[in-house]
Amino acid sequence: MNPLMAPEAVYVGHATTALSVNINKVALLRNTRHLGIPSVLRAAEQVLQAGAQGITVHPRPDERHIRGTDVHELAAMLKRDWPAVEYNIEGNPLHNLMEFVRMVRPHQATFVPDTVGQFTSDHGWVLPADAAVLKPLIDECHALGVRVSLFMDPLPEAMALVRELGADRVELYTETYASAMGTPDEQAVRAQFAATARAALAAGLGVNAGHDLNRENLTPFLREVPGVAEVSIGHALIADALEMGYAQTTREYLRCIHAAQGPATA
Ligand SMILES: CC(=O)[C@@H](O)[C@H](O)COP(=O)(O)O
Ligand SMILES: NCC(=O)COP(=O)(O)O
Repeated sequence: MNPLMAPEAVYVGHATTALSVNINKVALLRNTRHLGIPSVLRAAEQVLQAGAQGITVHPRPDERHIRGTDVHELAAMLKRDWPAVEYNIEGNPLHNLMEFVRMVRPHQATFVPDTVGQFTSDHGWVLPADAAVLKPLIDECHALGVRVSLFMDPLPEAMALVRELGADRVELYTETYASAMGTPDEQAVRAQFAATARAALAAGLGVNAGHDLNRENLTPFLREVPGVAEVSIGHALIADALEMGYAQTTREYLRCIHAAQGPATA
């Protein structure tokens, strides 16, 4: 069986939170010349060799960073050399995401309600308003053997609606948490994410998280927010890798994840 077609079956689960590295920003730098460097395939290989458990891409319709060719080349490389690694493709299923899902059949498709040309993702789906358009696309992903995660704001009351739609996971949009770090709101915002994760788990959903997570905010987030199966991290991780290299940076983020399981230090 094509391992990319069996979402939960071949995914090597981890007792701890899995790190999926988003390599958009490697492609962004590559696209400023016609030389093919830095290589997104080489970036993926190096973070995986250092212990990352997944690769995330968010191919935007304008191809400002990840291009369609990258999506397919990564799929071929992961299938050939890293069959147990999770491939997560993010995007708007009403724009270009479904064409990739149909051809590549990644382990996971993360539906994100971005507009075409959007600067970066900045909000989750609105339920029940978006339910009617999402339902057939979720069903199609399932028929293709692809797990579906919905990008959502931290709203506990929305989690049961996500489950009713048939999605498998939510990805909690963490920018509001990242920007609250170090402010008087930090604890309350983190508590809101924890309450949302508890509601998601109670509804039978898996919980992912991402956007602006970094080495400072990751450990306190995972310490307090229960049951996070996966974090997808790109911008800060690739920025760190410019200074420390892919391997050391990946190990640092894995250390932040593991630190969340140990006792808190002052
Ligand atoms: C859904 C999400 O939060 C990320 O995929 C983020 O939007 C990355 O996209 P950019 O790298 O284009 O900012
Ligand atoms: N799903 C979030 C993601 O893939 C990376 O977001 P960011 O770390 O680039 O903000």
